[in-house]
Amino acid sequence: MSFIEVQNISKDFKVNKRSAGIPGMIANMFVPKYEIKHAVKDLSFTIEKGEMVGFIGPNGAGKSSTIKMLSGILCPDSGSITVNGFVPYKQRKSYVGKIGVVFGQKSQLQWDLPVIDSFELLRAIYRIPEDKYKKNLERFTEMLDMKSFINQPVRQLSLGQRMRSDIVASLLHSPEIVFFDEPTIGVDIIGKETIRNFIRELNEQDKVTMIFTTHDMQDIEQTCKRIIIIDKGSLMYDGSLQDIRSKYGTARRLIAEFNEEVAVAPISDVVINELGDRKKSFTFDNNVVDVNKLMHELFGNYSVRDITVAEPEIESIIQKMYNGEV
Ligand SMILES: Nc1ncnc2c1ncn2[C@@H]1O[C@H](COP(=O)(O)OP(=O)(O)OP(=O)(O)O)[C@@H](O)[C@H]1O
Repeated sequence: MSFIEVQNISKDFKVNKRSAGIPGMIANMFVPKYEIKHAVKDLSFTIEKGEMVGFIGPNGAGKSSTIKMLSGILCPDSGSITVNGFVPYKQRKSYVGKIGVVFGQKSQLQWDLPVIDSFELLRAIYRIPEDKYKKNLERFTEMLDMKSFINQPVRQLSLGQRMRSDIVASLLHSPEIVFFDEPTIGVDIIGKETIRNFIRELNEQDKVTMIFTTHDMQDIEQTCKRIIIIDKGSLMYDGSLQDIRSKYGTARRLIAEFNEEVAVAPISDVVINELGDRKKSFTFDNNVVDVNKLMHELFGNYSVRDITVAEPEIESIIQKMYNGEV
């Protein structure tokens, strides 16, 4: 049995469908009309202990609904979920101490209190033993460089500081599994790096199982080996990032730096772009152009100082998958 087992879960929402204008509003009061939104449809996957999985999909794909079912906030209409033997939506009380949840759009901290007071409150709620609390607090605040603002009220923090505080809040009780729902949303590039490094280290060092939902592919590339993509509530892809690259990412970009200014003669099936006086990029389809031959041609005919081959951009591959182009 896997650590997380999700079997054929579905979740519908009944949404009030109001006609426009005042007559529509009045008609709706007497004869309300509803439509059914299929947020999650027959979704199945398994995750092993200690895995770090990116859970992605376009807006409205059903990611948050799935995370809510995994964390026990929502109950699936059909299908089943077990996490380390627990049924999240049935055993909420005993389950909640095993998990950590970070919703980037929603803070669990007390707005008017200093960050440390919210942490103390969580210590009491989760009944965290004093030594464990102190150890975790010390370690996580150090890793996330939080000493300078831990005594400030949450409302005075920047978004990045608030997000770091929320992450620590979700980890103080040493959960076995953590759900991150857009933990880097709106955070600047340095803040994102700090959060990604922290998440990666925690997964590697403590073997905490993690599910990471985000729209930022850099988050995924820097933290996850495996991704699950869903669209319209259904599974679209489940596998490694590397497999996606090699299966669908046939576009390659080679960047060459020359020792002098050169005019490179056209090469068939290769798009050449200037990147400066002595730097050019060569874009081609990996299935059409042999990269070794191309390098041979460049080294043989020009004075090349340096060459790098860029990996296919995961972002553009995922975009194509969303658009149904691959
Ligand atoms: N409480 C709700 N009531 C009605 N409809 C809902 C509710 N929650 C989600 N939905 C609908 O279910 C679908 C899936 O929503 P969900 O929030 O799970 O998607 P998501 O993949 O997390 O999207 P995003 O990336 O935009 O956050 C959407 O069509 C959404 O409008």
